[in-house]
Amino acid sequence: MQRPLIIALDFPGLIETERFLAQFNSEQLYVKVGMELFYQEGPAMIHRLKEHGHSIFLDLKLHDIPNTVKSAMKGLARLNVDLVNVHCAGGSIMMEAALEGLEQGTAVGQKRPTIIGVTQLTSTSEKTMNEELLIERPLNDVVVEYSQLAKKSGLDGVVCSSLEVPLIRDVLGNDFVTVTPGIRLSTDEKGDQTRVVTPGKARELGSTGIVVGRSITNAEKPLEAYFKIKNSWEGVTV
Ligand SMILES: O=c1ccn([C@@H]2O[C@H](COP(=O)(O)O)[C@@H](O)[C@H]2O)c(=O)[nH]1
Repeated sequence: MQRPLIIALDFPGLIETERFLAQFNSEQLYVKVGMELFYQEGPAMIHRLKEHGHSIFLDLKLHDIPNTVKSAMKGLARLNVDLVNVHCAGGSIMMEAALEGLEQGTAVGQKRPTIIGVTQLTSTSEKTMNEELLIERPLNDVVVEYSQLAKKSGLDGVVCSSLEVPLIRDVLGNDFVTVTPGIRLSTDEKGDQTRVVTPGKARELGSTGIVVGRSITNAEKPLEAYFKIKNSWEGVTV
């Protein structure tokens, strides 16, 4: 995976999405389609984005019984996206089933999508995790242990905050993929995110890829915001 900046296309539908993408002219992007957009526009949205040559992270965070996740992944594999995910909280049997489904659904000669597991959402604080999810351990330990479980289950990597990347890399090495949302410029509102990092810091900490939504999509000048974040992520000084 080439260290991408992934734009979260958190829009209510096709019209808003295409209006946003039109600003980028023919720039080849790495985009993320999550629940908001996929639940409205479905596979047709994916086909459309692929026609434009964009790479796609289909962020549906599957979390269900192993048999259901396996079948769902088999179907998602047919969409020929680049990256998919599940919740690590589903456990190792569910993660193994997800991988099996993905492998079975991938057509001969086609590359299997990369599959990663969500450790703890970047909106979750240690306090919420301890007091509401009743996971009575330090958040860093939970993220590292879920990452180890994901690796043992055959997954290619995890979703986490950049803050946890050095700990994960220490234990699982640099090839294990870490995709990190919760990215904000120092002047941006955090919103609902709690474990937040700037794009430049995410690079220093060793994230494989960053996911950026509102800092670009809600910016007054989205194209300018995109290139500012991209330069900072890539360590380009302008
Ligand atoms: O732990 C997670 C997992 C996924 N996300 C998704 O990333 C984007 C972030 O959007 P921002 O506007 O940059 O906050 C969003 O689509 C989430 O669903 C995450 O934030 N944290």
